[in-house]
Amino acid sequence: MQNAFLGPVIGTLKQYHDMRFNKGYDETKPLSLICPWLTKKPVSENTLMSNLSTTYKILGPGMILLKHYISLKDQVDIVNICEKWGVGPGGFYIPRYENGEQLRLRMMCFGRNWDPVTRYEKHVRSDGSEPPPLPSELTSLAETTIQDAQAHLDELPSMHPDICLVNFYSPIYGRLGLHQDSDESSDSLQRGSPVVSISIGDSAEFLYGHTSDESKLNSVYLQSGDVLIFGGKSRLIFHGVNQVFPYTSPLPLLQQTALRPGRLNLTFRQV
Ligand SMILES: O=C(O)CCC(=O)C(=O)O
Ligand SMILES: [Fe+2]
Repeated sequence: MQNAFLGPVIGTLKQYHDMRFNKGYDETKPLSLICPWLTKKPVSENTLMSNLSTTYKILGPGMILLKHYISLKDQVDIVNICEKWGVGPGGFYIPRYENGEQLRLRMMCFGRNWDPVTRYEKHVRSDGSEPPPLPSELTSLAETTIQDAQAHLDELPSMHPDICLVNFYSPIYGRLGLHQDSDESSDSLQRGSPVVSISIGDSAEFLYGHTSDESKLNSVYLQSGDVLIFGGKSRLIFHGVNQVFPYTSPLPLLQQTALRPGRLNLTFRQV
């Protein structure tokens, strides 16, 4: 089943990522999203504007997948915003669960602080840093996305995000176990205020369902530029990232950003 999703391993992408082996591997900013061994290449405006056509699929009540929704230009801007804030105070770190085990991703928050142990309780992280403000470009993008989704799914409630969680998964190792996003206020959860999830970079297999029984879950393939929204009756679905597929990022995105191998995911919520 898992291999059904494995896209073709495109030689150019592999070559692009494997360049580090020729250049030497100096990791001075290990949590940066950018490959220190790559230089950005200009990509023509035409390429950045030539988007795949957007389609949508309703996955359940209050749950919709907008395929190829985020333009390449916006994907580039998002990578640059996350990199700008991600390498400073309040930027990317590897969070731990209560039992001390590390999550298999790096994370940062915009707007408010959330972590797997203190949830939304602490505004300041244990390293003393505070999350950077939620950039208005990101807020507008999330709100517009919901409006567009509401045109197909009228039971989808509105949402004005006050937090954006950013995860970065390395290919092969990166994953996120099955969970519910249930730390937001009871008011937000009861309203079914949607979670808006944007995927950028490598593709992933996302599992979801109304049960924690892994054998009964559905799975969907999330690609760079896809947006998954779950609100209304699907707000409390169990979900997780089963695997990230290497060499599946769009090449112009890599050339324009020097994004390292892996998958960036942004989830917007209203606490
Ligand atoms: O990476 C994803 O697609 C999901 C992220 C997620 O579920 C979360 O951050 O709560
Ligand atoms: Fe989640």
